Amino acid sequence: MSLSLLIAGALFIGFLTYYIWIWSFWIRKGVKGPRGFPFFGVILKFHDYENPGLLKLGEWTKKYGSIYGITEGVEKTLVVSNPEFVHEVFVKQFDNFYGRKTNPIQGDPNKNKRAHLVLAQGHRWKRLRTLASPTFSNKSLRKIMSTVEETVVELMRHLDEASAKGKAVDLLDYYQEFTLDIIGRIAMGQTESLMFRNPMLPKVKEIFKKGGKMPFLIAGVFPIAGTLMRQLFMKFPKFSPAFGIMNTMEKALNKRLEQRAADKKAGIEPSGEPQDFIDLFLDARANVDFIEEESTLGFAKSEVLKVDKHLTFDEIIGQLFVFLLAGYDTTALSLSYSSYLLATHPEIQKKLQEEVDRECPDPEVTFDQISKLKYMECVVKEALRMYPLASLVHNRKCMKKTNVLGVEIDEGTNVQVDTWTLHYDPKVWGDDASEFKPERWETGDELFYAKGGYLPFGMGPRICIGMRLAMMEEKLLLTHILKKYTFDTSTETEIPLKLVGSATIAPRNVMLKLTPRHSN
Ligand code: HEM
Repeated sequence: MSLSLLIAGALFIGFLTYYIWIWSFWIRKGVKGPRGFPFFGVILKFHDYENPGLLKLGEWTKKYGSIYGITEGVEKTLVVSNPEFVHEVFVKQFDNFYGRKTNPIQGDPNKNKRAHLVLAQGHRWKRLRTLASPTFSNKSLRKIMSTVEETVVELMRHLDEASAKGKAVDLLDYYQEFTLDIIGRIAMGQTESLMFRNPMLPKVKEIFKKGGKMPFLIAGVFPIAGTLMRQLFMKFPKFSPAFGIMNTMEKALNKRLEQRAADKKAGIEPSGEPQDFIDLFLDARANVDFIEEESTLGFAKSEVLKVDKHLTFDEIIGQLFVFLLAGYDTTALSLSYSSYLLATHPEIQKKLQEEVDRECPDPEVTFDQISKLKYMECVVKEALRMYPLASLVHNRKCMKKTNVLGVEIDEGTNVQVDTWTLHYDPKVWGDDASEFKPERWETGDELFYAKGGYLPFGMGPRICIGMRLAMMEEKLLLTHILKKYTFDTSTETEIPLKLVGSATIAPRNVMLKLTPRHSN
């Protein structure tokens, strides 16, 4: 036998052993759970668009209990649906769980120059979060409100046209146009509405649809292939919708820099007020292209006392990209679920319309008025309990070996919450957990739910940064719609909704009729 054959044989055996070692991780630990197949574990289940894997977790929870182990390609994950456990990981032991589960195609969180808030960890995350937080403060939201209002008016024009035909429309389509338009205007320097003619929409949709997940699947099983694909997509962004969008962001950023340079040359003073997120981030621009030392520092609370307030050029691109993705799909889905639940619960819709009529009697709706819509807040919260659409990101990576409520967790292991089970757990919510009951939020028991039992926006220091913006968009749009129309089901409405998806859980469609209200 030649030497090269021997080497090839040894490499092959090493390769097999590595994958079987990972796949058998939980078997060796004596932790039960579905095993799937060597190499893959159960990863294929998470890429079945028609039968979302995140819902599959619930079936496994019924079989294996509130803590069990799975492998997904080379990742080892503990799936949990016990509220105390979730609270311990997301809040109390944040210092041990400050990273998220990542995929090699996203690059190394410590080395990727375009690391964004969702991907970054440790010091880099802290810096990015500190810089981005003021953007979502109440003061900033008040400023953004007029742009959101303009976008609402534009969407209402389209909805009026659609409702005049008297037919059911797929509201999901309308809400996606709406949320993309808002994020384009407040974050990317888009100066006018691009509703129903936005060239970005097909690209963004593709990321959340079936095709967009294939590179993630391959990279999840073979990390080296992920790194290679990443390099390829960076060179040829047109082959990947995500990298294509990043390329668009880079162009927008360069355009703004050119405009700033031209203004300076012409002696035009900057207005002082950032026009959008691009301006805001450029004002905090670092004079280096990578802040190297962060990746090697520890992340205990005591070590993060001083946070640098700068962003590199590539990091700005990363942030714009993630705001676009995180802000568009989630908010449109949340609006869709709320509308569907209102249409199928007319008595709740009537109560909400009464609140809207009482608190917002004028054609124009103000920031202070929407803050008073308490019942609407209950409706949206309850819809998000029943449809925790972003549960894929309800995970943390263990960064330092630790013990959580008696369970030993090794560094590198992920903890994924089975949120769909948790949000319907009768022990947390009572025997009426499967009912749409916004009133449950009126009782002041929220603190109890907050202790690990309710996490549509996540929990702890990494809770969704755009939560209040999303709430504002939703409340403003629903107010305008409900002042004028009533959501009604039609023969085309899928009841119950058929749920699909992989990155987020989406209804296949939300076909509803908008019936004009007689009182208006
Ligand atoms: C209803 C709408 C939304 C839902 C349900 C949602 C849900 C989530 C969830 C579950 C997380 C993970 C939190 C965790 O790990 O604890 C998250 C993180 C994040 N969201 Fe949202 N989100 C929404 C809207 C938005 C909007 C409008 C934006 C921005 C424009 C946004 C930007 C982000 C970012 C940047 C993160 C990462 C935060 C970090 O790691 O520090 N989200 N979101």
